[in-house]
Amino acid sequence: MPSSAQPGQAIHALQIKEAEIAAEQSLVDAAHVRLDEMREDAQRMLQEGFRQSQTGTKGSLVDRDAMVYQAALRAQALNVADDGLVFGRLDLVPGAPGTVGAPGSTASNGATASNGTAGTAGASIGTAGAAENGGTAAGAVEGAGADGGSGAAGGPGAPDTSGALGAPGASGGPSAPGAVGGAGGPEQHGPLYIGRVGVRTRDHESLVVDWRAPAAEAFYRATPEDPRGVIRRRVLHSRGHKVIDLEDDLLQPALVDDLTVVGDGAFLASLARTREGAMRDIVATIQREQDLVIRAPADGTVVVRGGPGTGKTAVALHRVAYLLFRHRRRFGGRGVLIVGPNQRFTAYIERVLPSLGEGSAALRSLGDLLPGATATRHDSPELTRVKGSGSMARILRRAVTDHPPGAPDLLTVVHAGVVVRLDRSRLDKLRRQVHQRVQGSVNTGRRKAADALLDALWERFVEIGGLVDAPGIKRGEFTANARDQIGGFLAAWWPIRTPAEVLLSLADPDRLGRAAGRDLTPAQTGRLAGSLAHEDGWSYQDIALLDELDSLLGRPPRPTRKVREDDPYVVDGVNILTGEEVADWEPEFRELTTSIERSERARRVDDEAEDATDYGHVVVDEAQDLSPMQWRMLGRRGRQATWTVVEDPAQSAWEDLEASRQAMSAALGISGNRRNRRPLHTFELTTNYRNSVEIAAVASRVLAKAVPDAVPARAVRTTGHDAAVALLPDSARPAFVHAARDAVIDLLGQVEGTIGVILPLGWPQAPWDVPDRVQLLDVLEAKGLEFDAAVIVAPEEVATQSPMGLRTLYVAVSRATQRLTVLTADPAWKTVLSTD
Ligand SMILES: Nc1ncnc2c1ncn2[C@@H]1O[C@H](COP(=O)(O)OP(=O)(O)OP(=O)(O)O)[C@@H](O)[C@H]1O
Repeated sequence: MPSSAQPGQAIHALQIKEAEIAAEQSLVDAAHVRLDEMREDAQRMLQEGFRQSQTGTKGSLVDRDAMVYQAALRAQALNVADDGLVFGRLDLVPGAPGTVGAPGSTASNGATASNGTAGTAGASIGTAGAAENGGTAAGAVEGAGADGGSGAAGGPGAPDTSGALGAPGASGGPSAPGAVGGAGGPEQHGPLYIGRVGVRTRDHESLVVDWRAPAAEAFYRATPEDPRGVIRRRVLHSRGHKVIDLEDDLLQPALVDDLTVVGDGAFLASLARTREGAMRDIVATIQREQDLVIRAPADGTVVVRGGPGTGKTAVALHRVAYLLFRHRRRFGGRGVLIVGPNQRFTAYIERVLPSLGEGSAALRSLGDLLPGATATRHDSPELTRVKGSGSMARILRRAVTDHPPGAPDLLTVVHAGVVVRLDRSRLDKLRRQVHQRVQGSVNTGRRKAADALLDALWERFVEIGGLVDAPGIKRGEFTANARDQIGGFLAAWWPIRTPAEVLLSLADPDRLGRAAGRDLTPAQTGRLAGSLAHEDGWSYQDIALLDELDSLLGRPPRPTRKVREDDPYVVDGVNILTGEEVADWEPEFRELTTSIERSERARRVDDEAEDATDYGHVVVDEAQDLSPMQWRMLGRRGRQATWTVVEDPAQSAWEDLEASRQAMSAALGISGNRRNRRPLHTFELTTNYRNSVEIAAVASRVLAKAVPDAVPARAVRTTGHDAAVALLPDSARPAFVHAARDAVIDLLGQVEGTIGVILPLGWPQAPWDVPDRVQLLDVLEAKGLEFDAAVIVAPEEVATQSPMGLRTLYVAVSRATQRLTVLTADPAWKTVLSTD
């Protein structure tokens, strides 16, 4: 029978727990010692690779490349957070397929494990990595095998598993290609430890299994109904290297034998922890429904829905770590892009992946996806609707083909005394023809524009009788002479355009009206033109418009040639025919010796090109808010990508969900004909891990008003503190600000972590004299964030600021983990929000 703590035996229970913790500590210590050694090995190997690459011969470049590449991967993967390196333990049924548990595998066996007798199962985790096998880098990274595959846990040379990370240069190692925990794998004796990274002894015996390896799946998936050979699941809670608490879960009580069972709700306690302003990984406590998403197939699109606090963001980030682990070559090579709603949000989540040893994913907000332009503000709801609408794509397409501002209306050349003119109507016709020919890449079309002008000039020359007036003229002579005369004209008539300049040119209502056609009402045209005339930094929706223009304009050709001194078309360092900047450019001849150098170089080139970003996987968080234009922007970054899309329609700030949905389907390649359609896997998360039951009750009341048929997620943690809803006698802003200050002062004494003061849109966020842990933000900036305590200011105003105001308010009231204060001057809202 399990020796669990009984009432009245508190001291005994404490002693048992302490003994268990001490036993687990031995294993954890051993794992840390090994991890340090492995880090040193990886660093040594990296240095060795670089050293050789400077001295070796050409012939061995490939080997060195593989070595450096491997070592770099190892070093990165080993760079996991030290906190909770080992966080789980599974005691398995003896004789379960692939997992033969050691008899009597108590925690004290965990201690013996540290003496090198830990289960051998992990010996096959990761198996002998490519470096150990002398394999190629490619083999090293892709061998992880398909999801649920029967290949090795971590596969031959999965990058971060104990095998790949083991002693460098060791030959062979236990080959054990079978899966740990999978049918037909090697026998597992003793407990299986789960950690952030696979760790093996120098003798290749497993100490710790990487959480992403198939063998670790049971840790997250086993339930009493489907125990998967697990008798006891144990979660180790650590601070730094020190185990501070344990929590056990008995999955097969009948088989417990002499296993000790301890637990005091440490999971729930971990949910109640103080929020420090940055999101943390949840690797130790991923729940079954979340794990299903994390390990979902890597093909097509995964859509994750769920209410606030159900872990959608956390799950999406852990999925990235999983995909990079299992499919390193596929996703590591082409890159993973994670897109969040705003910069506050990306700052909030930026530590999660590095803490899991994954630093390679690109993290961007919707406001900084386009290099060179950063959003600093949100538009009003009406403007957001206009700018975000899919019809803006048509409008912008027309805008780039319009007569550019300041373009001349008349071209005149003189040849052999004959004056040849092209007037505005001829020039406009020519422009249309050239645009049709260049099909979108406006900035590279200048040469075609020059050719078209020269053709038209010759035609006109002939038309006006030039051949009669100047007999014997050959076309070649005419063209050469005309070309010399059109340079200046061409630069002004077909200028190299930038997205910003085109967008701002639409501040001219006539120009915008021409581009808009019937796509905008006169009122919308006026409002949009007016807003562009008074741009005060770019808005979030502007970035999508600039990106659309960027793709319509194409990039101006980059300098590829040295200046020819006698080149008549080069004026002030610019070739006036091609728009090319010509500098005294020297190609780099130095040989790039390693793949690292080459990829570095490639990255630099990419940075310069700024548009060579077609990612292998794209994660979109808070996707319910994306406008059709924003979806188009994202679609361009993942034309061949697989996707993870995270959303809660009930939190949407974007009104036309149907249009947004269609734009999403087009971007993700899940619309269109059946043959091209990519698979779609949809998941629903149902448990709210953020809000206390008391706060969730308030959120549910708002949800019932915002989306009457929606079902709220289930909150699991009570605090005993109901939300405070204060009715202010005065609805003027200063009264709210005053009350908010008072509320903050109270809350500073009640919670240790962060406090968010969430204001309606457009309220000034004058700096307050408060500690750093208090943040002032508007309702849109609050998306995706969480605080220990939140103060919601003027819900009545948030609710009416836009047609989606109630949903935005739902976002605001679902941010807090422990305390919620709402300040309203509207008695009706006091009634709606009060739960007592
Ligand atoms: N399995 C888990 N174990 C521990 N903490 C968890 C777990 N799942 C989620 N959390 C925590 O719950 C909080 C909410 O998670 P997250 O922000 O990912 O939710 P969300 O669904 O994206 O919310 P929103 O829709 O409001 O943006 C975070 O602090 C996260 O760390």
